[in-house]
Amino acid sequence: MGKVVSDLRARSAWSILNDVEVAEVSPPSKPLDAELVVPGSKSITNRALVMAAVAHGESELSGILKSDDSFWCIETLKSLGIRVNVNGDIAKIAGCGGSWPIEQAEVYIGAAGTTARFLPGTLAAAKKGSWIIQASERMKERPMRPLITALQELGANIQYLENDGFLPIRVDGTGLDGGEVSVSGSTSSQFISGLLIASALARKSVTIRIPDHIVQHAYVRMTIDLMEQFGVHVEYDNQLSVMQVNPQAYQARQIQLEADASTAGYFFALAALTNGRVRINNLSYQTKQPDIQLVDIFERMGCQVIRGDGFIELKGTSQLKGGFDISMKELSDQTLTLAVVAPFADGPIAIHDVAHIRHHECDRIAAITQLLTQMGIRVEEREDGLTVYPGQPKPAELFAYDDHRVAMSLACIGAKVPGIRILDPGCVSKTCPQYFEELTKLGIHVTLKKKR
Ligand SMILES: O=C(O)C1=C[C@@H](OP(=O)(O)O)[C@@H](O)[C@H](O)C1
Ligand SMILES: C=C(OP(=O)(O)O)C(=O)O
Repeated sequence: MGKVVSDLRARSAWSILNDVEVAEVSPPSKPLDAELVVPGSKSITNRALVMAAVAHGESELSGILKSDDSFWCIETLKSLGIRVNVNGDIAKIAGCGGSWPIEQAEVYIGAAGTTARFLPGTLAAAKKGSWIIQASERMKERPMRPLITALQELGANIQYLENDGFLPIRVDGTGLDGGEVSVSGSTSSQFISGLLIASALARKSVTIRIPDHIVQHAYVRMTIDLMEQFGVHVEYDNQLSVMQVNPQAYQARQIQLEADASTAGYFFALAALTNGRVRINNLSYQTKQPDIQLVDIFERMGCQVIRGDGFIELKGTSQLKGGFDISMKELSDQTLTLAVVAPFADGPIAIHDVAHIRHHECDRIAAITQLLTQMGIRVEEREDGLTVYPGQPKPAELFAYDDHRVAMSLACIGAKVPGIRILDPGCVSKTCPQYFEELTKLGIHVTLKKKR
């Protein structure tokens, strides 16, 4: 992995800790015993924003996530002429029906993989306009080619402006013809979601074939679900190996968005680690978000889980059980959460099938291997994952790699080990700007030291 420098331009007006150099996290005085609500789902927020933007009529989305990813998505839509009004966590979006009001613009999407993969097809599908999509330094290194090639095969007019296969790109709105495309799902499920969203806007029916496997199927199902909510029907087989979308219009809707199961994962980890209790009062086990399955893993490790009606509660245990191999392919955003809990288990935990997370906000396999090793934990890194051995992490000063999930995971170790110092903790704002405030409310000791 090349040297990572935090890209502060990608932080937004909804980011709050950018003047903080280091967050020191230390264990609570007593085990956690808390009930809380978590903010809206990033994945659902950005899907709903994009679909509402191309819909006919005014949509109202309640419970949106307010973080960098959604901020830049909203700013992008505004730069394209979409009226978006945000009041608290409610967003009203005046949809353009697929004809973007501002026909020439350069937009900046920040570091969001969702916007990067969901927007280009909706622009290419427009009958006129020419737009440039700019992104954060890291997003410019994350793969785009499978999506762009598939869109080009459907008739899209898209050019790479710097490096082939990567953002920034220019998209000319000349419409999508439709037809049949094959796209790999092995690097990112977001390519398929982006294709699906755009397919409804094509002139003719689109058939999408997946020749290999999809990492994180659930996100494609989530896309299909939300398209259905906006009135667009998708045909698909059980394995999601063939999907078909006929030309259809998105219709404005009023939607209550779900809370973010990925964010909830850190709070479950905190309960698991401190032998405490955490109840999330605005999430249900029935969600389609795959990261909810982290509670199943913690249950297997000896925690108790209550899957309630509209809530989920997790109680820790005095000794977490390890000694297993696990595929995290379908909930890979929680790889880091499991990796930071693993040292406290009674046997090694081998995580498999997550090679694709090397293309996320940082090379997450390399990053967590480096960080756990720095804390004195034995880790074996493999191309598709890592094995973490039991051990007592040593206090350390740790760089979060400008990755919200690295920072949030490292803080979980701080709930067990005094003096975990996280450099540039502000990166949590990609999905959870209030994360450290929430930790304080739970009784975890957090000291923020400002930059000089
Ligand atoms: O579609 C989505 O909302 C997401 C899909 C997943 O990405 P990949 O399929 O690229 O791994 C996931 O990791 C990301 O946090 C959100
Ligand atoms: C991979 C992630 O984000 P993105 O939506 O940018 O792909 C993530 O949130 O862990």
